[in-house]
Amino acid sequence: MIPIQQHRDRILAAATELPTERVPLADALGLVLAEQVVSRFAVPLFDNSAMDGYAVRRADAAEGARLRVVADVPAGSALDPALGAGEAARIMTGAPVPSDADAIVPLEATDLGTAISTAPPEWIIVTAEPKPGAHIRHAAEDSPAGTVTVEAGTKLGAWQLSAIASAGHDTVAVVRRPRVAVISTGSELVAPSATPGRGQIPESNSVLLGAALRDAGALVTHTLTVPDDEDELRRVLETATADSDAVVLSGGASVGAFDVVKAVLGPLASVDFDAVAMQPGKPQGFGTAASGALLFCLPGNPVSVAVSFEMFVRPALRAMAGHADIDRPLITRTAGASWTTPPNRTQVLPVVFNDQIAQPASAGGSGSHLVSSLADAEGFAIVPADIERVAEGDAVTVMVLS
Ligand SMILES: Nc1nc2c(c(=O)[nH]1)N[C@H]1C(S)=C(S)[C@@H](COP(=O)(O)OP(=O)(O)OC[C@H]3O[C@@H](n4cnc5c(N)ncnc54)[C@H](O)[C@@H]3O)O[C@H]1N2
Ligand code: MOO
Repeated sequence: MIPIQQHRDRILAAATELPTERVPLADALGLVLAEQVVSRFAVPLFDNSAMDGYAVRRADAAEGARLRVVADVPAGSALDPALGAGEAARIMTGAPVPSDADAIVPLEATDLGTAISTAPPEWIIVTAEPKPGAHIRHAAEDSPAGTVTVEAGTKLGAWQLSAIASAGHDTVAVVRRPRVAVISTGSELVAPSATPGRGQIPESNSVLLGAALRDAGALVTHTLTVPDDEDELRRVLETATADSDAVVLSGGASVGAFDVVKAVLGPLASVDFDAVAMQPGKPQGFGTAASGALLFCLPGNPVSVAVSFEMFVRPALRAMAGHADIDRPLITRTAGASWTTPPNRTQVLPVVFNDQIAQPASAGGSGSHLVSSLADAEGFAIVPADIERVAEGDAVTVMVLS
């Protein structure tokens, strides 16, 4: 058996960052920015009103002053009306402040209040004198043109994307989203909606992997299920590797008579199969196809797939997508129950936890077939290989999965 770290190091050495591409902002969520974004514009772009009200010459706008309304400036208007002594322009939030005005009197600070009509009134009386510059949002007060809006290497979320749009860009250069194919192997697998005959089970690994891949920011290129037939697997692999950066296979990785993945890929010099010292998820294969696509060969048991994905596949895909943080957060909790662990293998156990304790998600404990326990799990307890039993009250490390 090889340690988890050895298998992970081998994978991460091969998981090199993907090339960059330019994409519309709508397609960039979650991707890593590949170049500095510099704003084309000042933010705000021009002096504009922060309130619905009246643009005034402050010297004329003492409390009780009666001002003649000579213009109307809605948002989006290019008007710059001249304001003479005792004159005001009605103005809406976001509209450009007339060059002659130096303060905004909000609707509430006039005799007419907020009872607004389509046409501006002829006269208003100021009921509260504005301070100098009141309610004017000045050009460039957030950032001048030419400012770095978002640094290269940043993961793009909703806030970064909106800042980039405000800076005048509708596309961004990003590290390409990994393209990943999923292949489930096993002659026992039928569609979840089918009525399984004797020996058959619903196929669930591709559902788990497809969702986990999308959640990790990957694009799923193919979702294929093949029986335990070597020729068919070879054909499917050709399709899957042709246009993918990685292929994640499940099942057939062990020593059984019909373990097709090992039979087809095992002989290749570019793929290694090993027993990794973890439970579940012991039989693992990893390597590269002739196309350069990474090949992850995971054991078929559903909990093994979930664990293998988190320990090996997800970190690799995050590295390929240019993320600096490739791992899930780890926290420490107190064991809320006692449980046994396998000898000489790191245990990765689905758990539920709160702010104090963690305990197994399944009453059945640690079995790689306990797929229903995954529905409740909030994390994986990671128990080192040299610990034989976790006693209630022990400190445990938990990988947080949400
Ligand atoms: N003689 C030995 N037998 C086994 C060993 C061993 O060391 N010696 N290791 C065991 C361990 S540990 C694991 S894990 C499994 C891994 O086996 P495979 O990777 O070959 O997986 P399969 O046999 O194909 O499937 C295992 C299990 O999972 C079910 N399965 C498979 N695919 C799916 C799917 N897409 N959806 C739902 N369920 C799936 C499958 O029906 C089996 O029950 O080997 C042990 N054996
Ligand atoms: O490694 Mo297997 O995944 O223990 O069940």
